[in-house]
Amino acid sequence: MIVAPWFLALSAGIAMFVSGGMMTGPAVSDAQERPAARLIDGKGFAARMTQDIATDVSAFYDRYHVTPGLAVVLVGNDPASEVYVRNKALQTHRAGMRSFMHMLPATTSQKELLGLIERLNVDPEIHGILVQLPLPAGLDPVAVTNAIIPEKDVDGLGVVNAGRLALGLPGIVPCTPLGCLLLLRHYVGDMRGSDALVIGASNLVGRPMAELLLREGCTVTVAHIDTRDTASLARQADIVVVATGVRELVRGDWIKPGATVIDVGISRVTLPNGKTRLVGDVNFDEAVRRAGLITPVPGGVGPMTIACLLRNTLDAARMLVEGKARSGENT
Ligand SMILES: Nc1nc(=O)c2c([nH]1)NC[C@@H]1CN(c3ccc(C(=O)N[C@@H](CCC(=O)O)C(=O)O)cc3)C=[N+]21
Repeated sequence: MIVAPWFLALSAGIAMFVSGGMMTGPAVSDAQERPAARLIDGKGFAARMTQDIATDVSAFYDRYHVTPGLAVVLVGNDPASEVYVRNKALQTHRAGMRSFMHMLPATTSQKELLGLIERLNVDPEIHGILVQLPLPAGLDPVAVTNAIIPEKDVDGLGVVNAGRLALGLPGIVPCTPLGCLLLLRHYVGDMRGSDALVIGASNLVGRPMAELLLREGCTVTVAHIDTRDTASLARQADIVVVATGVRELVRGDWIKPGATVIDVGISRVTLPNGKTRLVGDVNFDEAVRRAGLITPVPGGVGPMTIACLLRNTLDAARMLVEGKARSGENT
């Protein structure tokens, strides 16, 4: 009984190795093709989430006369980051929240940046603080991230919230892994006992994603830069979450037929005709023929990241304001 699935996985692996050994072209043979996967509509899901958040923001205002405020800090002028930051501001307003942008020059010192965070920490109009990563060289992302008080750490990247996640305690969960989790819960449902592979072990995505999948009852493997054979780990996985920043790293023949593929990567590539296109960490055209469910890029995880940031900001405002109200009652 234990032998059968092993044997099947092994023989499938050999078949793929043989077909992949033809030197050129995609390693997916016709015999293994399936109907194209169902698309996971992150964009639509995020839009519905943002509507729900707007309703909750309005009810929160009616009760406390407070509008949740998010401060976004961008240091330097990376054009891609500027696009994301502007997108965040737009969605924040769409949800009825206030957005406070702080665009600082790349020459900003650590001391100046920490000074700004100190002011945002005590500003009663600010309930969430996000410092866009990566920071320019010379600024310490660990020191900066941990300067944000845990109550306003809506990215969930500081030691308190990361520790809470690792211990299975309630806290603020990083936006991108949270967005992936909500999509998986909606499209897959019960994940208990599933084999999940997370490719990428960053503090921003891979590690917190692994914690969340473990909480869902998955058997979790984390592949990273030193992993010897990520492809064969992927071929066993029911759920693959890819967050490496290496465009189109994951090929079609890495995907177990019917598996769920979540692509966190987003890179802009220039085509021969001079136009640009967004691609993920998964070769979509290949993987869509093998997977059961797959996120597109764009329109998959990206919009969910922003929706979860808004959710985290509203939750932070609730904790700050309701916590304050409670302590007021006690004095
Ligand atoms: N502290 C921190 N927290 C972050 O969450 C964070 C960060 N730093 N640094 C940069 C990355 C990148 N990121 C994205 C957010 C939304 C889209 C997004 O909305 N993407 C759209 C398309 C965007 C486009 O057209 O360029 C989509 O995928 O459909 C993408 C990427 C958050 N990040």
